[in-house]
Amino acid sequence: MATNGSASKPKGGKLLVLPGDHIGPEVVHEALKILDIIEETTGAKFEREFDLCGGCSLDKHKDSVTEEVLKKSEEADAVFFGSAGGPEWGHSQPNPESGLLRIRLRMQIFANLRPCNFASKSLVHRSPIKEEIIKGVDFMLIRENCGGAYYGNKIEEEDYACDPWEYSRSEIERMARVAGALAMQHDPPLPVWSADKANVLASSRVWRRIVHEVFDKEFPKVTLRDQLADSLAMLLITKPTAFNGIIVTDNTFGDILSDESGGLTGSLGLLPSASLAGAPAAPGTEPTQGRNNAGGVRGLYEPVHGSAPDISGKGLANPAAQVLSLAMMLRYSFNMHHEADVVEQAVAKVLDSKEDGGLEVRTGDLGGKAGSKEMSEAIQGEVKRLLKD
Ligand SMILES: NC(=O)c1ccc[n+]([C@@H]2O[C@H](COP(=O)([O-])OP(=O)(O)OC[C@H]3O[C@@H](n4cnc5c(N)ncnc54)[C@H](O)[C@@H]3O)[C@@H](O)[C@H]2O)c1
Ligand SMILES: CC(C)[C@H](C(=O)O)[C@@H](O)C(=O)O
Ligand SMILES: [Mg+2]
Repeated sequence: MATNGSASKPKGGKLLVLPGDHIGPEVVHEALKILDIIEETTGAKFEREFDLCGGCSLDKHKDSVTEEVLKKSEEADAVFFGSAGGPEWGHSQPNPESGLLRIRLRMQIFANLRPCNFASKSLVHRSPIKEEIIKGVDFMLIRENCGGAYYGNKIEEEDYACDPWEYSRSEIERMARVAGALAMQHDPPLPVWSADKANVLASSRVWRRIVHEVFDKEFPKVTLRDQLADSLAMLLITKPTAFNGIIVTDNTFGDILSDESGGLTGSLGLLPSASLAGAPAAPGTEPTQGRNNAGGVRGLYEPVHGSAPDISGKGLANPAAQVLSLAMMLRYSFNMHHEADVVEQAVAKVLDSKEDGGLEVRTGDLGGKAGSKEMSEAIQGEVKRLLKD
């Protein structure tokens, strides 16, 4: 049986599954079939508990997440999340999305890793950006996930509202350390861009100063550059490959820039994310912060996209972002690097199947005619084949 680094300890661990609303349960259901295959093939065992967060929790418990679920999130090795929200619940508080924000805070999963690259070579043609500009784009956006304008003591009155945009030294230092540690996992180290609005926001000026302090002291070999977040939004469209490396930024800018990444690749249906309680450990090493009982980092894994109410219930959702989030979970929370690579290769293989002389199996967001189940089955087939090799 494969191991987590020690000969006697089997792989796997404790998983809390929160499918959420609309397409959330649809794509989570498909992604978990891949976990079944991994269990069958490798002997890993994932204890899965299902619960509610989002609109579904509001309907049953009149709250977007219960204290019991928050506790389970803290105790799990990883949380596998679908998506929360939908027009039927509106925005009066607590709205469905507040459940996710509360889980992120309670789990202290402060570093939200949102990679932007092409899951397959053939998708480059589908980007709205010209091929010669977008080809080869490959960056990891790290969004601060537990602070800034999304949290703090909000004031919401009939004619006045305030979202304090605050950052403290410790919140900034831990983000800089995740960016630095990830950069150092490459040889030569990846370049890092820190995106802020230091020309306007006080919180950005503190952010910029402290990020530099950490890099100067702890990561002197990493090239760190500052980039104003507004011009970064423009440059990601005109010169996206100039940012190949790591972009570290705060909660608000990271939220917006990561949806922009979905635009670069042509569909939000392809972008996964990992929200972690510490820097991911390099293969064969242990995490120094946020370690779970499985020897990886405690984390929550979810697609960048939302609940897509416009297509829910029709079997049309692209399952790839959820499946690729599963791959990130295997890698970061369970040290299953090989299996994570296999899942990513399987998605690429399916997306490229037409170019490789096979049938096209792509969902509508990618210009294809396949449903979620069909695309998921094709990915499952590839995972089985690759795990046998
Ligand atoms: N992590 C989360 O739970 C999360 C993230 C973002 C938005 N939301 C919530 O989701 C709801 C809908 O938000 P929105 O419409 O702004 O964004 P969205 O990401 O749900 O949808 C934007 C567009 O992308 C399409 N799309 C998204 N995922 C897709 C997939 N897997 N396959 C094919 N097409 C896909 C949708 O059909 C829609 O046209 C809102 O309530 C929002 O707050 C939740
Ligand atoms: C649904 C919402 C709370 C969430 C966020 O703003 O973080 C979403 O937009 C995301 O990008 O994960
Ligand atoms: Mg978002």
